[in-house]
Amino acid sequence: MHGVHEESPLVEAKALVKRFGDFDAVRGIDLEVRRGEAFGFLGPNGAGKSSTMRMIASVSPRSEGELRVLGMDPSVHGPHIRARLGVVPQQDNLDVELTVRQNLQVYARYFGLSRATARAKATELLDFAQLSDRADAEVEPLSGGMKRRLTIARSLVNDPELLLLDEPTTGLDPQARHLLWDRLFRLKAQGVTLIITTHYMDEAEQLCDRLVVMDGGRIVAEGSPAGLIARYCTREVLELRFAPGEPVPEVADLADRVEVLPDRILLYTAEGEAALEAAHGRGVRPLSSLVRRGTLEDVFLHLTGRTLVD
Ligand SMILES: Nc1ncnc2c1ncn2[C@@H]1O[C@H](COP(=O)(O)OP(=O)(O)OP(=O)(O)O)[C@@H](O)[C@H]1O
Repeated sequence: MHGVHEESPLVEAKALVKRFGDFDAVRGIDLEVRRGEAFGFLGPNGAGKSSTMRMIASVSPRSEGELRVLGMDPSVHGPHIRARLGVVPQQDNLDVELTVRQNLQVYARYFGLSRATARAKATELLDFAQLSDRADAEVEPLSGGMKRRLTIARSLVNDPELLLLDEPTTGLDPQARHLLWDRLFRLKAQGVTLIITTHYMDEAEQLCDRLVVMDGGRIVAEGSPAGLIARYCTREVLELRFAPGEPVPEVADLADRVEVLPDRILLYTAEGEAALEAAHGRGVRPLSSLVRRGTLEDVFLHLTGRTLVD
């Protein structure tokens, strides 16, 4: 029968390809998502994250390779899989004709819940989304963060064991993002497996137990946020900012590795302060300087030579 063992991965892909015409958006990726984890796809626009998510969501057929979701083949058991998933698309697609509560209730009815059960479910999800006091409000005037929380609440009407979130916090202000992350932590604590695409390295670091870094349709690295940073980055990073167009000073010998960006130089070193003193000692005068720890942004830069967000 279709179904999953406790230990078998919730999602398993081998040499998975998505092709549009003669363009390969996803170029043969392997991955496993385990039950209960928060798994991330980190990469810039066009990396192939959404294309992969849509195949996992069983709404877009794979072009080549193997894919199993909840132990089933989406090309055979698409409806079964979709019934057990929650999907939060990149763009909110709430019904603006309906109130907040109705958006949940009507959706619950689509999933076959009785009128009374749908009403109880909506009440529970309003509480989860911290929108109980807005239950009878129109959707349109809600803030971006509230709309996102409502979209997430709506994706939960069928009690999915796997929730797919495509760039859940793009466009939200920091406070709204933190509120939303908090809701996602709560879902994870309840045992829901999360798959998240993002081009925000801090989101990936905060939320994901494991992630793959994607670029140009390929997976270029895989691991935990801390593991990836330890593998591809030094303990500290010294950032020296310069006016664009200013000649690059000679600092390459002061660090293990140096990246030159249009407005700054990044020195990868175990001892940022020492490198800064040495730079000052030889007359380097940046507009400003900063010693910080390594991040997934540094990992991405190291792997691809580019920044995640331009
Ligand atoms: N339906 C389609 N037809 C043709 N090309 C497509 C289609 N969907 C996506 N692509 C292309 O495939 C590549 C990967 O797109 P995808 O949306 O998967 O990337 P992404 O990493 O999710 O980025 P984004 O954050 O922009 O969604 C892009 O170059 C995109 O233009």
